[in-house]
Amino acid sequence: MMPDLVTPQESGDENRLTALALLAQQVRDLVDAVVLTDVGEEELKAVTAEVGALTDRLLTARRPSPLPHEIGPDGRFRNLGNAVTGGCNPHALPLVMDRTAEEGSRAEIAFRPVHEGPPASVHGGVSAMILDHMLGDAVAVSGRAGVTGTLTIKYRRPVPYGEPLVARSAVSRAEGRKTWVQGTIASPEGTTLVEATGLFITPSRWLNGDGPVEGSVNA
Ligand SMILES: CCCCCCCC/C=C\CCCCCCCC(=O)SCCNC(=O)CCNC(=O)[C@H](O)C(C)(C)COP(=O)(O)OP(=O)(O)OC[C@H]1O[C@@H](n2cnc3c(N)ncnc32)[C@H](O)[C@@H]1OP(=O)(O)O
Repeated sequence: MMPDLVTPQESGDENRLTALALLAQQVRDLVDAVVLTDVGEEELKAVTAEVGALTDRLLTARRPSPLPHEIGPDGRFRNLGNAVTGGCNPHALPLVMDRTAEEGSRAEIAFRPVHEGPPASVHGGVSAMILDHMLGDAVAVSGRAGVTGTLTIKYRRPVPYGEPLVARSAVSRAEGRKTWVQGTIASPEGTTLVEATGLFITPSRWLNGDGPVEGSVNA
């Protein structure tokens, strides 16, 4: 059911990708600093000008789209541009997945102040995004492929940032093009903070190899 993980368009030189991942991490630090800074107006204006100049430098050579789904040099699937797991995407935490065919997917998470929604806790949409990805990953690990059809989230406790948490997901049932999957975000001691259930569907357009990105396992 899962399309072959053929590289449609390679990310390019590995040393350059390492440098890009370091830049992405630096930008995450910059974003955190923006959220927490308390410097004065003149300093804010000066920093804004410097950051604008850096943006211009990066855009002197621009890709048409983020880094692709591909098989890395270690033989493993990767998507360095992904919004949740992409090491080269500053928006990503990034989430690092630990996968087994038997137990599904697991990831250790540390949210940051940049993810704040209600005071001192993580935005519910951010938790939902993480769980959407966790559920989709478990679908892929089970050897199937799909996009989110429905995602139901139950927020049981506020999710803190700045503390280690654990996300898990596993397939509960599969039938035809449909895969039902569930997941949680919990404290390391096992207290469930957020629960998710989802229905993932293999798009009919993927069945004849006509996916949005040839060879990808997800949209
Ligand atoms: C150790 C092994 C290691 C393995 C390596 C692992 C690698 C891991 C890699 C990567 C993990 C990545 C994880 C990513 C996670 C992120 C996921 C997202 O965020 S996905 C973006 C958001 N979702 C969309 O954008 C969908 C948009 N919607 C669509 O594309 C279509 O509507 C779609 C595909 C959902 C359905 O379209 P149709 O044409 O294919 O299917 P039709 O024929 O309409 O429906 C088929 C059946 O499904 C039901 N259905 C359709 N849509 C439904 C819906 N939204 N909810 C419920 N049921 C729905 C229908 O009622 C029908 O059911 P009846 O067969 O009659 O029983």
